Amino acid sequence: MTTSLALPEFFIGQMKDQLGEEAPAFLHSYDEPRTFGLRLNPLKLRPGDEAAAHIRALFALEPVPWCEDGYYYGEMSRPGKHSYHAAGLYYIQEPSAMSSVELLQPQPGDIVLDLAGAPGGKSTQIAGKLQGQGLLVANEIHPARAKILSENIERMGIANAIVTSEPPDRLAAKFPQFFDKIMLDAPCSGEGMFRKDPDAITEWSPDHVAMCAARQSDILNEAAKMLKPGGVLAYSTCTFNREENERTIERFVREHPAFEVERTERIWPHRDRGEGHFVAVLRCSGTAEEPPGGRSSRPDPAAGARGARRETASALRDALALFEQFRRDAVPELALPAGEPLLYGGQLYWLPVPAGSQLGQARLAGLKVLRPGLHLAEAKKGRAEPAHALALALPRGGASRELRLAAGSAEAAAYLRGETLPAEAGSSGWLAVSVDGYPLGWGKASGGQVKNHYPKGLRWL
Ligand SMILES: C[S@@+](CC[C@H](N)C(=O)[O-])C[C@H]1O[C@@H](n2cnc3c(N)ncnc32)[C@H](O)[C@@H]1O
Repeated sequence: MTTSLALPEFFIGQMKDQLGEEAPAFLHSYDEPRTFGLRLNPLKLRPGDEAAAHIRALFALEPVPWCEDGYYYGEMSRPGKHSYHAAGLYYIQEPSAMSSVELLQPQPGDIVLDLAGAPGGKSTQIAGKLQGQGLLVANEIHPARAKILSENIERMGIANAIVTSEPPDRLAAKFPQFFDKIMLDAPCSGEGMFRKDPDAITEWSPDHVAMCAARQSDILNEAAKMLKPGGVLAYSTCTFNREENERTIERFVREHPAFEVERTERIWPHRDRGEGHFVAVLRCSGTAEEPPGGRSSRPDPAAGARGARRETASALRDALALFEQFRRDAVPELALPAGEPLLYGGQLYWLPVPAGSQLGQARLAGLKVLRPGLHLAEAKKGRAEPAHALALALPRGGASRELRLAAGSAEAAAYLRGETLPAEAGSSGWLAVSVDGYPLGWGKASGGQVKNHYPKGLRWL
């Protein structure tokens, strides 16, 4: 039983023990090509939309059986290089990784935490299911990865999400029994990624597996503190190892009697079309965990979010007035979720505050918040400059003025490279630059040209 990948002997022995007579088929799967997948964004596309049909045909998509918006694509079709990707019409995600959110079943209105969120596959899938109602807190401990998570939240046009970068214990101190649903896609030894990322093989060892299992238990303990009684927690990994999957869950349930396992699922590369995934769905019955500091622990209403300067009430009023001028002119139909405005260092955000959620600015005090809701605008020099996130959160045709480019056109590529484009005769002011009506970002027309406001850090090379 050999494969073209140099798999560790100990790993091969472990899989033979675990799979018995299925082991040869499993090991043979390492010689098969890996799978590629994408998920259409239900915040921007309905299945019957012309653009959805066009994308299905363009990339020869085939449905992923366990995810209603998920599709396989062929490696050569390269959907990540298409302007529809920049418009947030889909998210590229390994197909088996689409399974856990389907099992968590977030519903519109739920208050949901994605505790280990980067680069954003599960977070963006959860937000698609919330349909703009309720709240997503998308967290990622590593700052550089949190930035990527935040960019993906923006690209997919998500208006009701907060992006934080905190270790689980610090988050648990702020959000005791706060969430209806929690996704924990845990850091793991990544055995299911060997085919996709052969470098993961070199990091693998039995000691690494044991370290991952201990860390998973620690993170699960913190997740438990944040779930409401009656809430649901989905735990997932991309590893096959029983230590990190069934045994981690068994230990957790032994130590947390309020939790029971509703179901577990596995995706195997020799049985299914995917790289491999484990999911356990746990429900917290009864009284759940005692929150840290007792049930009376309340956020300090005087404090502000860390790393950002809270502005005075008058600065907020001024920024809102400037934004209101922009809104009336450029995006008169703009619909925002229930929430409140926030101003940090001249940046105006809309903090989503679903009814009854007890979320407010004070709850975020002391946390490292990359994105406290939808970024609306920057107030500067007596005007509001619209935020990139606002363009991506607009519905198709949601701006009063638009420079509509054809998907796949040279003009769309030029815009994404940051180039100036010709304006229609007589047009002036802020306009949404779109592909087939789906906003890519902002431009500002004057003197026959559209000045490019596509963010420098996102530009195509
Ligand atoms: C499997 S990845 C998450 C993938 C993500 N859910 C998605 O679908 O795109 C696990 C994440 O856990 C993060 N992580 C590592 N150590 C952690 C810890 N001690 N607590 C919380 N998260 C951690 C990693 O940085 C990584 O981004």
